[in-house]
This record gives sequence, structure tokens and C-alpha cells, in this order.
Amino acid sequence: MTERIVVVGAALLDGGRLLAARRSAPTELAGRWELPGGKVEPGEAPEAALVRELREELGVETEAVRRVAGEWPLRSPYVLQVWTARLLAGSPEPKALQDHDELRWLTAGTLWDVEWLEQDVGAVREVARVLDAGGAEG
Ligand SMILES: Nc1nc2c([nH]c(=O)n2[C@H]2C[C@H](O)[C@@H](COP(=O)(O)OP(=O)(O)OP(=O)(O)O)O2)c(=O)[nH]1
Repeated sequence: MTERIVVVGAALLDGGRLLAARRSAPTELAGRWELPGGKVEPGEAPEAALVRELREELGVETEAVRRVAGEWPLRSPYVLQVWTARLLAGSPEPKALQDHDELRWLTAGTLWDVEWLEQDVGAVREVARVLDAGGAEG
């Protein structure tokens, strides 16, 4: 059996905008933009990993809303799965606390203004469909 480890990416949506994060490390990924998130730990639900990672990396309180259809291969044994997410009432604004050096809220019209990690492009295309359909609400 091949081991497969899920990396959860958050499509954090707020007012029709998506939060993109620029990686600061490791060198081969630094400077490129991604969906904030990280590795799901053994026995952890992906939605819980998403909430934990966003708290650690961005200092925000969030909830996962729904899975975005699809799964994207990363460097073996990792695969990227994406959930839409929203900020809970009273959450602080996101800050680049860990792993990132810049954050940007993107609209459907500015989604491709940043240089996404190549392996994220398929996922961001799916998120674009969610944004076009009106966001995470509902
Ligand atoms: N978070 C995130 N990671 C991504 C994306 N695309 C992509 O290739 N990756 C890669 C980068 C890393 O090699 C891996 C996730 O690792 P990470 O460093 O964000 O996760 P983590 O906080 O759990 O890592 P660790 O330091 O605890 O090992 O997946 C993406 O959109 N979001």
C-alpha cells in the first residue's frame, strides 16, 4: 500500500475575496503563492487540520465549509485537497505569522495576479468556480 499524506489547503473566503499567501520557505517554494494550510496529522480530520493550521500560520479563527472537488498531486507522498473556509465572528484579521511573508485578498478579477505554485493552479481554477458562483456561503 502506498502511503499518501493529505495536505489541506484553505480557500479562505470573505466578502467574495480569496486569501492568498506567499511562502517564505523552503527555498524552492519561497516567493510563490499558495492556499494556506498544511499536513493532516495521523488520526486528524482534514477540517480540523485546516482550522489548526490557519490558527498557527495566520492567527485566525475559522471553520471549514465544504470540500472543493478534486485532488492534486504534490511531491510524493503528498496530495493537496482543498476546503472553502470562513472567518468566525470576532476572529482577528489574518497576519503572516509563520511560513508566509505576504498575504493578499484576491477577487475573481485579480485571482491570477499572483504567481501561484504550479501544483496549485488546478486547485485555484476550481476555487475560481466557487468565487464565480458567489463564494462559500450557503
Ligand atoms: N499549505 C500548503 N502547502 C502546499 C500547497 N501546495 C504545495 O505544494 N504545498 C506543499 C508545501 C509543503 O511541502 C507541503 C505542506 O507543508 P506545510 O509546510 O505547509 O505544512 P505543515 O505546516 O504541516 O509542515 P511542517 O512544517 O509541520 O512539516 O505541501 C498549498 O497550496 N498549501
